[in-house]
Amino acid sequence: MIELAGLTKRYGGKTAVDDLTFSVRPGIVTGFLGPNGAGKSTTMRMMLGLDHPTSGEVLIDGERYDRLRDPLLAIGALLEAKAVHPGRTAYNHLLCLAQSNGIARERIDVVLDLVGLGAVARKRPKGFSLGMGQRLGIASALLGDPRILMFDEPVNGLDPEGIHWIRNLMKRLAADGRTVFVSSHLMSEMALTAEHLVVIGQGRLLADTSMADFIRENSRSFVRVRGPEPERLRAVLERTGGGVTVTETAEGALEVEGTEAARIGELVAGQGLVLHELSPQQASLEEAFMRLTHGSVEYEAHNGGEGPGAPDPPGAPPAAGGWGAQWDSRRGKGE
Ligand SMILES: Nc1ncnc2c1ncn2[C@@H]1O[C@H](COP(=O)(O)OP(=O)(O)OP(=O)(O)O)[C@@H](O)[C@H]1O
Repeated sequence: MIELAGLTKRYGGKTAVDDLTFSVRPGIVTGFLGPNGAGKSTTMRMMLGLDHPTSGEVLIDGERYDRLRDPLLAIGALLEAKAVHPGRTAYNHLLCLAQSNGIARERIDVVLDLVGLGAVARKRPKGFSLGMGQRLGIASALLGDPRILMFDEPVNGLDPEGIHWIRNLMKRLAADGRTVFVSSHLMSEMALTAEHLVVIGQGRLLADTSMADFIRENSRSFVRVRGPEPERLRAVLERTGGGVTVTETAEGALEVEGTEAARIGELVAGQGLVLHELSPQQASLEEAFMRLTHGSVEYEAHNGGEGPGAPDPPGAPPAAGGWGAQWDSRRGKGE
């Protein structure tokens, strides 16, 4: 379990993280979302003791990070691909980590096999593909067999096979009872992986809810109806009243809000009308996310100089940050 209480970080006059209070529970994958510059990286850095809060605190299974006796045994993190010494083999990279953190040597082969790098254990990571580098980063995170795992943009730049593998790995880790916290700009991927969501904007908590509720609460759901007699169809639907609204699309279909598909089917059948389509529509996570972050007055109001307040398109790479290097130096392996 990760617990944040009133977590705040200011850089001079800029509040990057603003009074965040939420918990990341074990047993499920929790997604961490926010537009560029929302404060996700800063929050994750503070969770790992790489940055000090201005106020508030983060507890890792009840302890502050700097009070953990063996941090890698409590929490593992994938922060940036290839944050490894270029001259060491994959095996030796993990060996250094294991030795400096009191982790049994036997774990190295276990994690290398787990991430599918057993065959290249004696190779230097500088020749690794992005996907292999990512797998080595995950092997490092898993080395101490921690109960808490944190992944920042884990699928960035990976091919579909790699994405599929990481998605299933995160789900397996959660099913195993671990706490899994993951940030990603890829909404479609997040929708497939996370069960719970924490969304921030301008450093503030915007949502802490299940994936299903988040989409339901931040999107418009309606039933798409089409038939050969649109005028009669529309008249029948509008007569029902009770808050039902009908909107015609440019293609001549009707979008009906305020009632269920089954009820529409019954009404229409009662009038002897033919239907060519009757399909409930639910917005995607991406649409719900755009709606919530666009609708955030805080976000718009504090977005001076960076355009009209629209978050970068989903799929945009994260801004380059220097925190892979900080993580590395924390582990005593400066680049
Ligand atoms: N060391 C720093 N000094 C000054 N400002 C900083 C520093 N680190 C982050 N910030 C600012 O704090 C805000 C939050 O940045 P952060 O990198 O945490 O956002 P993010 O949500 O991770 O963004 P992205 O999705 O682009 O990675 C930004 O406005 C950023 O410019």
